[in-house]
Amino acid sequence: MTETRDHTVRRSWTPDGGQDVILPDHAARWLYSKTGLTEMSTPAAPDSALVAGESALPDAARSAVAAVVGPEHVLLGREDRLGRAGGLSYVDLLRHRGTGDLPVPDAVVLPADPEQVAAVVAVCAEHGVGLVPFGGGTSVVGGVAALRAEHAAVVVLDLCRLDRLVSVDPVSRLAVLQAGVVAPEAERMLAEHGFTLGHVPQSFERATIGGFAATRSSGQASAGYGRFEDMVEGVRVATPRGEWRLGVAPASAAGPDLRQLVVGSEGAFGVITEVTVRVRARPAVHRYEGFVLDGWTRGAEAVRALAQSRVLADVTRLSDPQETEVAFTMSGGWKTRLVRGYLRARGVAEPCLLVLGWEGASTAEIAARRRAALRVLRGSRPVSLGTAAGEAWRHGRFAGPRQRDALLDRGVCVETLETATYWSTVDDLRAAVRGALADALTEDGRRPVIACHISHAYETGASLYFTTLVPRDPDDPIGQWKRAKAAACQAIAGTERPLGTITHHHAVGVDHRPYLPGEIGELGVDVLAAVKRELDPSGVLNPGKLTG
Ligand SMILES: Cc1cc2nc3c(=O)[nH]c(=O)nc-3n(C[C@H](O)[C@H](O)[C@H](O)COP(=O)(O)OP(=O)(O)OC[C@H]3O[C@@H](n4cnc5c(N)ncnc54)[C@H](O)[C@@H]3O)c2cc1C
Repeated sequence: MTETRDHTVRRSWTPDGGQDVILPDHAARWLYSKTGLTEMSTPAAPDSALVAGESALPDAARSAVAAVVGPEHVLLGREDRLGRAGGLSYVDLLRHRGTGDLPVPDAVVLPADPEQVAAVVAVCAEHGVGLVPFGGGTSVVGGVAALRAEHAAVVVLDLCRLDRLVSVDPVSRLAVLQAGVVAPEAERMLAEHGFTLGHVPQSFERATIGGFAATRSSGQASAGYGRFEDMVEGVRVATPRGEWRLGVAPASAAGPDLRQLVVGSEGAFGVITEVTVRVRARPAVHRYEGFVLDGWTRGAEAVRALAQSRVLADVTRLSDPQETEVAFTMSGGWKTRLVRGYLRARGVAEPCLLVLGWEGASTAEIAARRRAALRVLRGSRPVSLGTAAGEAWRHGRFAGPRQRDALLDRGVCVETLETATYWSTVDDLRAAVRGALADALTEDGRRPVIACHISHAYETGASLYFTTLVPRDPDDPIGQWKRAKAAACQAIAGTERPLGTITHHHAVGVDHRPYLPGEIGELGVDVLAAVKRELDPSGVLNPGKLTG
């Protein structure tokens, strides 16, 4: 059993804390020319610069929690508390590098099982201590910020010891996983039974089953395996009102599906301790392939055609010209030069990379699905880059976040945001967000690179995921991004008729709360607040998130 996970290093993404990814010189030169970035080094402040303050956890609450989990599982040390302070957004990383204020929890509590979680929740409710459920801590929307709100103290409930595969039902293809299981471990344990979850978000290496459920996460193969909420068959939740178990059959007409009230509840309604998930047979064969389409509009129409003809590949991912340029630049080398020359010769003016990945039981099955997709694609005149391009994407699928560390060291502001909308609005939404980010970030000689992709497509619409790179404002680095993010959110959701959702898979957290009423209405917010009052009358669960 894992006693603790390494949360001591939150200045970087790289799971082992190593700084093994460097920004290639050719990529740095490209950034200088595109963005006005100048050569500079912006190392993290020394560890001693981070302030943790004294723990304000009252003695009576500490003793009561220690009686449940054992005193050795109530961590009050500076490193342990700093290690669970906040998530992994750009602003969180800046805070951990010594910029701005970092809310630090008063203690970290490590329960061993669902019963201990329930008992800790009860103690916190009784003593009025805020409690932040913490899975992998990969939230990029402030979901794990240690906010006290009106409480005297706040503790982080790190679920890393809930790391078991509880049971497998091979007949129904169900598995019960404890909430703290990290995605690679879930896949490893399920593989021993011949199964997979198929949930591969870019945060795969660190994020947990409970975190996926709590945020309605969506993985890179969502077209094939579904979003995480599609995989959830049942949940076990510890609330201040007692334990809540949901899920007895694959479908039910017994009122609204309350499992979906828990999925996406971001720790504000209860602590998810176990999730019953639908699993699938592990694929024996996979084929990942790259194509290039000329121009964003043609590319998006091609993905729509695939979705509406119901022949999406399991992974279907379209990069816009800017993101394709970033991808080509980052890979560099003679092969990329050859590809660029080949595309020019084929008359492709604005290359948009399309990655299609199929996973299945046999080569024949994949070949049949691939043929059906290519029939639909034909009208969009795709240029095939073959399996080498697809495999290159597959192998580098987790590299992007690692490069964030190197970019931060070089003085780059690098952050992502995401949304989704219906097909008829996809182009308008992309233009509006690009425009808002460009307006907010073009100043004092700084110019942003704004890249976008579709990675989750539906019959009726798609998600849009934006990555922004811009030289950091040395005088106000946090304000620089906050203003840009606010401008983008305003463009997405600030009008009477929102262009799209404020979040397709990153969740609400702290950052998206102001935009929630615009999306679900004041009545919707009241409904969520009423549920919260019912389940968490003293408001100790994840203060400041989702419902406030
Ligand atoms: C580099 C990077 C890439 C990312 N890529 C993706 C992506 O491709 N797709 C995607 O969907 N997301 C992505 N994310 C966002 C993030 O990884 C997801 O939101 C993920 O689901 C969070 O899981 P976690 O275990 O880290 O949860 P945490 O960050 O620990 O928590 C997230 C929220 O869930 C709550 N929570 C956690 N566990 C529980 C529990 N057991 N019970 C109740 N509440 C709980 C927390 O309080 C918090 O509000 C990415 C993040 C980063 C940093």
